[in-house]
Amino acid sequence: MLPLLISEQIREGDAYTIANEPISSVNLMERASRAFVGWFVNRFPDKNEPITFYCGTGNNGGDGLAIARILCDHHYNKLNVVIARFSEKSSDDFKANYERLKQTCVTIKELEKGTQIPEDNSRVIIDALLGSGLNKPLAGDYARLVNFINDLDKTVVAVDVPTGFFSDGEVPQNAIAIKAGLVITFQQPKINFLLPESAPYVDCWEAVNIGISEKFVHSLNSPYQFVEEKDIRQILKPRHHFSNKGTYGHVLLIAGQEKTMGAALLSSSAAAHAGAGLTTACIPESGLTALNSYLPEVMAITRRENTMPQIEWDKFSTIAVGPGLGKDGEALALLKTIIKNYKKPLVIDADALNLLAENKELLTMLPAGSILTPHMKEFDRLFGTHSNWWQRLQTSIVKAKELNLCIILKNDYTITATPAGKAYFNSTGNPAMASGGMGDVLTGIVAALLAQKYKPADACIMAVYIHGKAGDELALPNRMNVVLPGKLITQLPVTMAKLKA
Ligand SMILES: NC(=O)C1=CN([C@@H]2O[C@H](COP(=O)(O)OP(=O)(O)OC[C@H]3O[C@@H](n4cnc5c(N)ncnc54)[C@H](OP(=O)(O)O)[C@@H]3O)[C@@H](O)[C@H]2O)[C@H](O)CC1
Ligand SMILES: [K+]
Repeated sequence: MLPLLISEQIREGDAYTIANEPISSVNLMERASRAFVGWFVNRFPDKNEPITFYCGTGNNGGDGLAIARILCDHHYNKLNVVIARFSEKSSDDFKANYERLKQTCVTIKELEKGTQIPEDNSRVIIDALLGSGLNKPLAGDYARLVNFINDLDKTVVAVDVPTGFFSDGEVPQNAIAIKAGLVITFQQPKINFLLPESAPYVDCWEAVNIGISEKFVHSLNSPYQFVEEKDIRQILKPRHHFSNKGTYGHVLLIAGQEKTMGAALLSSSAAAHAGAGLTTACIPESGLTALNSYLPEVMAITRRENTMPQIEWDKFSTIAVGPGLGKDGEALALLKTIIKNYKKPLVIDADALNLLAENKELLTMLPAGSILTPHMKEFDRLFGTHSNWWQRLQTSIVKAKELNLCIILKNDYTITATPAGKAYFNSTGNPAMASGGMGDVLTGIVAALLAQKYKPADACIMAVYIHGKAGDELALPNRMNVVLPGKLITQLPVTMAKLKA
């Protein structure tokens, strides 16, 4: 896992690396700037393209000056630097890089407080005004310059963080900040890049390694973690010779109503494709023909009106409840019966989450290690309204701990909060997956992995990753606009096999 740090810890990581590698601070800046350039030259190979750098006088600005010099060494020949002298202070590494840049043929302009901003005819803009040192919203000259740059409507590449955008903590609504087409960020994505508030400011980001001490970063034991493919490869177990369907557990999905049988079919199919040894669906009687024809692999327990279905609780390794279940009195009675009789972790999704939201006392009665899979609206119904995602992130951590549950908060970079107080950000998935029924598929995968004896937190992290990865494998190479849930399900065995290879 890649630990994600808040800005204060990023500064500590810098200081530790400088003192213990050891490396001088200006050489760390040089390393960061070279890492930036390494990525930049691949994306912007045209050396005749006019590029303007807007640099502040702190270390973000120092990076900007170093990057301009290094690009000049690479024979980029239309480089202009504008230094925003809005503060009396300038950092030592800014000063050192200013002296170095003066030795090159890069044009340097100084922009004083309150003066007119010069015309800009560049094609590409590098934003190195402010980075992770931002400590208040932009105002005055900074705000004026940032609005000017945004109005130019050019391709903007931000160094480390778009100027004015807070790397962590609550992002003020309608904040004035650079709208970057690309952010080349140092060492780790900043936590707020992974939350929806970043959408207007960060079109895409790339994290480049600048050699901050990994030992130190891990010692901070950050609650925020970024899940990468290597982490999933480590957890995923191979299927062995001489194993049989009993080895891989029995999933029971309690889902569907007459008009929402699709949800039951999708979640059951996903469970079977994600490797559950046996899958049973508890569905309304009217859905039996659909189940038998669509999924001959899946067994059925049928539900009749006003009758509680007969369930042999001990037979099932895990139970998932909710997709298409409805929220009527019968659904509530069924949910209560499940909670009363079943003592292993449950997976709770969709309508079952809304029933929990309306009957909050049930939340504290769920078996330890149970998994909730809310999207934003379901999350707020359960835990109260939130005005931003940073708050939601904090609540997910607090509630997962307090209730001894895992919470999968669905979004781009879906967050899994665990009872151990961690929040894992997923790194797979794409907008082609934004389609009805995708959540039902995820529920089926989570249940299948629980049945295969993965610990609840691992089952969540893996399921979310595999779900997104299957979507990426379908959508990205084929440039698909939409990936339908049924298609994604058939990709699951392929994706899982690749991850085990
Ligand atoms: N490990 C790394 O990631 C490395 C990062 N590097 C680069 O360093 C910056 C962070 O540099 P820093 O000097 O700490 O901060 P900034 O350049 O972002 O800001 C400079 C000063 O600006 C002031 N400030 C903050 N907010 C505002 C504002 N809204 N308006 C005006 N001025 C503001 C603040 O100073 P004060 O004294 O006024 O509080 C900032 O200190 C990081 O982003 C990377 O680009 C290193 O190069 C290598 C390692
Ligand atoms: K910046």
